[in-house]
Amino acid sequence: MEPIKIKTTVLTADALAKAMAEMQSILSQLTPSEYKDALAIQSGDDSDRSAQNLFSDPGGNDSVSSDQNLTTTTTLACPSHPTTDGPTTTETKPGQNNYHILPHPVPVSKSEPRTVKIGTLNSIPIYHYFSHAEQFLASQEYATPFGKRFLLDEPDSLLPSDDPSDRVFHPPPHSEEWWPGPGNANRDFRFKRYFEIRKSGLGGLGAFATVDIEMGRVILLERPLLLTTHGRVEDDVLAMRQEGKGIYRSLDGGGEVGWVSRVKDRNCFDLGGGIGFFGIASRFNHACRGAANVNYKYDHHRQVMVMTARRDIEAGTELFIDYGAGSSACLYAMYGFVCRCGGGCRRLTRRDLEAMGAGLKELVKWGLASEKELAW
Ligand SMILES: C[S@@+](CC[C@H](N)C(=O)[O-])C[C@H]1O[C@@H](n2cnc3c(N)ncnc32)[C@H](O)[C@@H]1O
Repeated sequence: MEPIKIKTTVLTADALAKAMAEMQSILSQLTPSEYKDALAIQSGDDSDRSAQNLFSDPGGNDSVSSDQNLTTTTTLACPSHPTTDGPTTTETKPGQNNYHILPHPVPVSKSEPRTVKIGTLNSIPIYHYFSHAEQFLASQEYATPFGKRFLLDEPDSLLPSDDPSDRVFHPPPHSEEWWPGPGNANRDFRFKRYFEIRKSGLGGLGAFATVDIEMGRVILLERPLLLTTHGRVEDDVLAMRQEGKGIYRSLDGGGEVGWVSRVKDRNCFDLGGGIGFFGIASRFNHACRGAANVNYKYDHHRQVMVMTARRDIEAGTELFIDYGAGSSACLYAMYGFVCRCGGGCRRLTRRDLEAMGAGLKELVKWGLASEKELAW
């Protein structure tokens, strides 16, 4: 097979970015079964791969990368395998980009089971590479009485989906029976295979490994309780069904007033283009500067939060994610708490907090002023 030449004058960064964006948008519209169709020729052993092999590179090297890419990977131009159709190079003039998107992904060859052709840009084929993570997710997705779920060994949001047809099969379970949280900590939820939610030394609850977990292991797949935007959150929470609202509210430690925004401030995940709330993922505390031992990534296509072990973790260890604020001052400014993770961040001082407008009550709360001062 002749190597394929790509004219760099044609594939400007802009053209490439535009093509990628368009292809990603097409891919995001594929249903899971279309994904599965595209993978139909995959050789059987891949489907049995364990979670620690998810994040391999396109060359089949199963090392786990630190940024654990769960999204689709689109490759422009030809990898080193034959294609089944058409010319692969063309003379085109810059500025005259011609996209052609195939109605369905076409598997490239049996020897490259994870690569499909999804279209062309100026007659140059554009390929999509399915990572192990995608294959794993596709193979774990099942239609259940609770809607499309991930119900093998992996934990899942225990809520029924908002699809009205689900309720034909099952009345929604009562939240207190089904949900981990204060007052229900001893129930043996499925996620106890890897972790449990219990009291943390940081105050409130946290997630703790119940077994030794190896790096790369998927420890949580969870559908969101609610997907919304900053502007709509109040209306959307109030419009939730009773049990969903109960779980949302259980994320708050406070009183009758202001719980919608308190939960939002403490627990919302920025999913890019919107925010999401999760009953289990929201119980993970934060650690700074690489001290986090769990990675998280939202898979937009399947609408599922995926958490993976960032390193080998011993049973009993608290599981931490990095909330991504960058510093303890930003954490305070964004989420309103003083970080005590012990992961190398600078502990905020009274002066820091005063500079950020904290009142005496707030200083007392963080142990930076005494009750006696407050009495004055
Ligand atoms: C998303 S919740 C995490 C679960 C929470 N601990 C609970 O009981 O539900 C975020 C809240 O947990 C607490 N938290 C998380 N990480 C922390 C840290 N590193 N230091 C101190 N408090 C932390 C803060 O109160 C923060 O507002």
